[in-house]
Amino acid sequence: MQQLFHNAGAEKFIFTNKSNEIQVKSLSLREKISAYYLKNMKIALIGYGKMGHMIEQIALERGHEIVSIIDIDNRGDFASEAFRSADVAIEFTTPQTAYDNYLQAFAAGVKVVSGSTGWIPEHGEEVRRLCREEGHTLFWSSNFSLGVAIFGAVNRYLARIMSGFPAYDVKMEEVHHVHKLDAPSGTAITLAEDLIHAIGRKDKWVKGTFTAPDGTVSGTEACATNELRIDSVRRGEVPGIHSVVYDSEADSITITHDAHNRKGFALGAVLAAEYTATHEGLLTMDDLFQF
Ligand SMILES: NC(=O)C1=CN([C@@H]2O[C@H](COP(=O)(O)OP(=O)(O)OC[C@H]3O[C@@H](n4cnc5c(N)ncnc54)[C@H](OP(=O)(O)O)[C@@H]3O)[C@@H](O)[C@H]2O)C=CC1
Ligand SMILES: O=C(O)C1=N[C@H](C(=O)O)C[C@H](O)C1
Repeated sequence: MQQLFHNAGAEKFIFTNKSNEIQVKSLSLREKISAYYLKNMKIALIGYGKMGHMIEQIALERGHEIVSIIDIDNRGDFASEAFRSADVAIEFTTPQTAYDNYLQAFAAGVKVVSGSTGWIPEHGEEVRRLCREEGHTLFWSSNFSLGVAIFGAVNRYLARIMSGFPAYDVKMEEVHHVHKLDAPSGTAITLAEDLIHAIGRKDKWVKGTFTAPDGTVSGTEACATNELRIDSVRRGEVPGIHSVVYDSEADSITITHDAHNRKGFALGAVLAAEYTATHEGLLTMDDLFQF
């Protein structure tokens, strides 16, 4: 359960929560981000693919130093002096490799920020235990972008309203590039869990249809009334589109977040690293942005 990572009561900045309404404090987002800007941090990268490269660029622009880059070919470097000197390691690899990377970084005494998706069903409980009982630090989010943090708040707010209108059924769709290994996306699962929490008539999410890069559709549109269906589409180089659709006989209401590129994910991950350098335990986007 990704809800497992929600962390109530942590220190907040940027947004505040009053009477379930979204409120932005008077200080501008730029000023608040600057307030958390730690200069000259030593960052290790674990995974040097699409996200690893984008994070490197943004970390350097923000004045940090990349002290170690671990990819699939040099995993022995977890024991190196350079890796151990990192204030934080930023991990973006695969659903299969993320957990082992956390263990290796923890063993080296390095805090981790990770955006890898798809590993929680198998290892979520143990990772929570390692952070809560053994003093390790992991900041994890299925999506590091500010836009998705805002979208998540709108999703929760809309779900509370729609809870009172059973004439509307609800389903979700996520669209991603053809290289993506997991479906549904981690972001879709987080949005679905939030929605289920707020709306009485749905109690679990299920995989719906899967549209492959060649247009072949598998899976099913059929689901029980208590199930929230998530359809997945793999197409071209789409960075990530998430939609929540409420549909009645009379009309439909759709909310969509459409990432134009990976910059928002990468900036959020570097901000999370700046935060993580001075904080401990299991950290989430709720620690950066609160609505
Ligand atoms: N939370 C968020 O905001 C976001 C999360 N993601 C998630 O991040 C993950 C990575 O995404 P992305 O960068 O696009 O994927 P890529 O496939 O582009 O990059 C993954 C990299 O990890 C490397 N790798 C594979 N196994 C290991 C290992 N055991 N140790 C170290 N490196 C390894 C791969 O090497 P090789 O290519 O040689 O196999 C590759 O270079 C995915 O799970 C994705 O869902 C993505 C975007 C945003
Ligand atoms: O694999 C990706 O690319 C992405 N993965 C994350 C997810 O699974 O939600 C975040 C973003 O949508 C891009």
